[in-house]
Amino acid sequence: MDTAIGVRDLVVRRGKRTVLDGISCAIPLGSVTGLLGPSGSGKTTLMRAVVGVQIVTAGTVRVLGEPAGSPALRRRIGYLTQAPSVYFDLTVRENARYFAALHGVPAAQADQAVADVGLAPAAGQLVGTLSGGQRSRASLACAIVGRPELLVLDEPTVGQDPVLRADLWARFHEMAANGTTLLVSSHVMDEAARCDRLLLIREGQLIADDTPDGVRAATGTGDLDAAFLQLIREKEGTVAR
Ligand SMILES: Nc1ncnc2c1ncn2[C@@H]1O[C@H](COP(=O)(O)OP(=O)(O)OP(=O)(O)O)[C@@H](O)[C@H]1O
Repeated sequence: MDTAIGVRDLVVRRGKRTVLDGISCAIPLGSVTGLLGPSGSGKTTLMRAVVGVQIVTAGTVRVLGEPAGSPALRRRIGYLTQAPSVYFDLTVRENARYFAALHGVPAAQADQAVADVGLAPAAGQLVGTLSGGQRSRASLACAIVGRPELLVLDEPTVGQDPVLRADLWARFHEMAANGTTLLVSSHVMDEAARCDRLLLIREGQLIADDTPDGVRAATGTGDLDAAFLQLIREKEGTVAR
């Protein structure tokens, strides 16, 4: 397996809490990997460590063959944070074109990114006047505009309707088919089923690292919701196997 992200024995403390407690995993190149877990389990913190903006207490994170946070990685990674990181006083198109200019790519690529997230009809609208879900997609357009090798997306489909969510997931798989590696966090189990691989994190520890089929088979259930519940209970020691 060619590895895009290699995490070994990662420990992160934030404030007085150990937020990641010895995580090790390897994410294959060109895959869509879902990062799932309850609120506060450490998903965003793990993504921050991958992107290189998180101080780590122990362990290593290597991304595309470099230590996470290396300046050489900046243009190779796209990161969508939960809070939209776009200029509210610019239109969608202007935002995307601004980020395109930063990446040194043509304006046409910016317009394509806007279309890819389903915002072509609102391209001329100020971001400040968009709905929350539209703003999040404007932010996504800016994250993908440079066609990075690795996309780290923190809950990219929150606030989107089912049709848009399906469209976005189709786009993610198209990008993966073209060689992009995607790490996508979500709370939604039907999205977990769309991933090539799943990482399930709970209280800073990895409790599953497998394909959706592998997770189902390991827990003897056909339903990922039930599978995750079972894994969590096993971890808590409330289910005898
Ligand atoms: N700046 C901070 N200082 C101290 N603790 C923090 C800080 N940021 C996050 N935490 C704590 O770290 C833990 C993990 O947070 P994180 O944002 O990684 O979780 P998450 O799984 O992404 O949650 P959600 O699904 O709600 O976004 C939480 O307990 C949170 O309270």
